[in-house]
Amino acid sequence: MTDFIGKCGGYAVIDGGLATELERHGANLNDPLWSAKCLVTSPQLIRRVHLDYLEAGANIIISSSYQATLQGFEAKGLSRVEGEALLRKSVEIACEAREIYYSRDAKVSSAVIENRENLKQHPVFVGASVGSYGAYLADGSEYSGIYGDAVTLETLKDFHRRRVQVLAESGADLIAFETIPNKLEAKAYAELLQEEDIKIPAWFSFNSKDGTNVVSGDSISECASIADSCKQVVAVGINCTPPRFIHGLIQAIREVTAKPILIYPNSGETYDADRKEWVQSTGVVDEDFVSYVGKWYEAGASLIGGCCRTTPNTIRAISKALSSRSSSVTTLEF
Ligand code: MET
Ligand SMILES: [Zn+2]
Repeated sequence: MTDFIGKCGGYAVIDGGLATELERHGANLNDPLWSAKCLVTSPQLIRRVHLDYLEAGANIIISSSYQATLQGFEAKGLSRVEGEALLRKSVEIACEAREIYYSRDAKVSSAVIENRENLKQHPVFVGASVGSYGAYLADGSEYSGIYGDAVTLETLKDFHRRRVQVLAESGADLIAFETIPNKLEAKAYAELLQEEDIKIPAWFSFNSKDGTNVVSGDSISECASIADSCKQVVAVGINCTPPRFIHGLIQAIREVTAKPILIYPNSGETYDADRKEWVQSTGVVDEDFVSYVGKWYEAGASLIGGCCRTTPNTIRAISKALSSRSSSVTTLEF
């Protein structure tokens, strides 16, 4: 990951919200599979949204498998084989978007050499998303992190095992464990990566609703330490959390790990899990979001993007803010 970040110019831009962007384009995601529903109903729309994020400056695009689980597909009457094929498809769609992006780039540039340079400046990784067990429950419990005593470390490992194996062999560059709500699930992922000898790297991304702990109340330091001790984990951070909480969380994570820190906050709006909708007017507009970016970078985050309700415009603004920042730093150094 450090190498990739270096190739990107010292920081890498992560994409923005996928599910909420699919909705903005008219997809109805009111379904236990959420964005993964589009794997069946509108794969072209997923590809288009990935492409929009690449055009906006993203170096890392995250697949539509957040809520795609074999158990969820089975509940819809799909077989194990069909479910595994859909998991792979989520990564294939993202890889296709990357191909299209590169070929468009190649067309714009007539000189081959110049084009090679462009590609070097815009490396792209595809992350295979793994949402938490709470996301599969589709009852908002990835925002409470409370699974109850019946859910043990083994339950979580068994729940995630096959999906992680399939995604690890799907052609993705890394596994993006997203919106991890508690310590138990982080531990389950770390043990799975080791037990299954997963060959591609992973990142662990937690969510918080108070800026001190992850949503379950477990301390961010303990959660980030689990990520730090797992050798396959190449970056650790926070997603789907209001921007105002991010700075303190970066500082807490920095104290327990030297691994790259990733952050992709949501727009700051609140999600009403009962009504299954976002409460507008509680969030920050793109300009405000971007005013935070330099501070997050200075605090130690080197992978920065957006989560729910952020759009390609947010990512364009982040990308611009970071590039003007690094060019002004370069000027100062000269
Ligand atoms: C609830 S967080 C969702 C993360 C996922 N990568 C998405 O943007 O759809
Ligand atoms: Zn989100």
